[in-house]
Amino acid sequence: MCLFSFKQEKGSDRYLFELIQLLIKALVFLPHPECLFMHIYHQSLVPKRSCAFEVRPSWYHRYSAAGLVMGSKQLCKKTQCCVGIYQVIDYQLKVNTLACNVVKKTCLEETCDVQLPLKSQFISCICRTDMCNRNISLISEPERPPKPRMYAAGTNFKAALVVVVVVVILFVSVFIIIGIKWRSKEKTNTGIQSEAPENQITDIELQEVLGRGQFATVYQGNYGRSVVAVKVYPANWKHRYFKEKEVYELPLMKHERITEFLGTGRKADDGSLLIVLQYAEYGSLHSFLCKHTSSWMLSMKLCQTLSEGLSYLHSDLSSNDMHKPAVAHGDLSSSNVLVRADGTCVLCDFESSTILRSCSGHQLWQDHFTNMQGHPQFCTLNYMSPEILESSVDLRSSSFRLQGDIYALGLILWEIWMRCFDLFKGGDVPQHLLPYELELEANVTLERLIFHVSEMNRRPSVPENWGPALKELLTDCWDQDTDARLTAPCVLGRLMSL
Ligand SMILES: Nc1ncnc2c1ncn2[C@@H]1O[C@H](COP(=O)(O)OP(=O)(O)OP(=O)(O)O)[C@@H](O)[C@H]1O
Repeated sequence: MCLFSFKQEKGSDRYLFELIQLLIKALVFLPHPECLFMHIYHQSLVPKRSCAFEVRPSWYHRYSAAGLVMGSKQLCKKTQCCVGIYQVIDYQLKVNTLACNVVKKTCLEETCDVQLPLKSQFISCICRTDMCNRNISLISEPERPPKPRMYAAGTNFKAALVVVVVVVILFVSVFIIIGIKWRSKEKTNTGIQSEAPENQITDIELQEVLGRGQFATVYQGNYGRSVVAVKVYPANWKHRYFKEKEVYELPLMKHERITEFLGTGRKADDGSLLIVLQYAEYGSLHSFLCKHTSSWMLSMKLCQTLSEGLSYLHSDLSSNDMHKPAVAHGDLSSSNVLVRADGTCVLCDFESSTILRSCSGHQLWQDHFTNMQGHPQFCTLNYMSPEILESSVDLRSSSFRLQGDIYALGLILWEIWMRCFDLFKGGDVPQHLLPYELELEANVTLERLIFHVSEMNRRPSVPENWGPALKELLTDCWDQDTDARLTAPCVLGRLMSL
């Protein structure tokens, strides 16, 4: 358990004093090194950050709330990071937004660097020195400067050197202890040996294809006397397979709103890797909505069971010496929700999920799993939340992942209600469309989504006659401000009260 919360110090030249504080805290936290790690990371040793400020009138309200605006400068309230968003127009970089970062509180890069070649029309950078967002440097990979460490600019050199040496030593020991702790936890809690050789399944019969994803193909199959779904990963996607298997094998993951995991194996002929799952009779929610309209009762059943599933996935629970950490889905969409014969939803496809370990008592999260060797992952384009589209969050950070799931949940609730004939009395129920498909047409691109969702703050349109309760619920799920979004249990509570 973490016992202390360290307050931000606002003085400018107190580094030696803070070093002594840090060492005392290190001693106090020695039994809980993961908490110490998080606190060191979050502790601010620098004065308030100044950032260049230039935003469009429609964005003034959002960004001005992040700090005191003084002409073209902003003194940040809560963050050490400046954000710069630039747009490439006729091969020129034009400023789109310069301000204090509204989402991230800490960041690593000192300067605003963007790597060539540019991959999209909008580029953004987050940096942590005064006015660093005013200039952007386009750099090619080999010239990229070494990553700055934790210490901020403007520091008394001697004190900084001592701090750096001590912090490095602390970090190394903390990492070693964390490594040892987590390894033993993994063994006792999950029993997972992620790269253990798989059993060869020979008595499984694969039949028709149920779905093809980016990495795997899902078949209907027979396993003994049961009809099952079998997710088949080619051997070269084994890291994806292990990722999904790890989530399914977490303690206490068996839940009626999560697709039941029946086992894993390896095909004898070509070595492909198999995950055997409970078969969902209606397939994905997306295909269900394409084929069926539904009554208010059935729509609510779909919405509630989906929210129950997400609420359970996000929960951090312990029971009988077992611990289920919170898990962020990371790719929630109507294709990754399945519908069972009784009209209930179950969650599936945990390849992009993140297992979150918390320091109890604090809202600090840390990725347990090295997510795809540290590469950021992207969820299905239409369901990407504005902060992920804007890259204004560190994709390796975990806290935003839960809020990203809630944004996607709001879009899926909208999809379900758009097929509810009781909500379109006296009119035709529209064809099923993905979120933003109507506004941006079928080929939604990243650039168009950034402009529509992030810049213009637009969301799928909600018919007037739906009434305020539905509209408010959707708005509170897909709010631009991540902190204003509901949690999954709150969404469930609101649905129950409708
Ligand atoms: N248990 C199941 N029962 C019935 N159909 C299923 C089941 N699991 C998956 N499917 C079907 O297969 C499709 C793809 O499944 P899944 O999303 O797990 O694969 P994927 O390769 O991870 O896809 P993605 O590209 O979304 O990552 C689903 O949208 C659904 O139509």
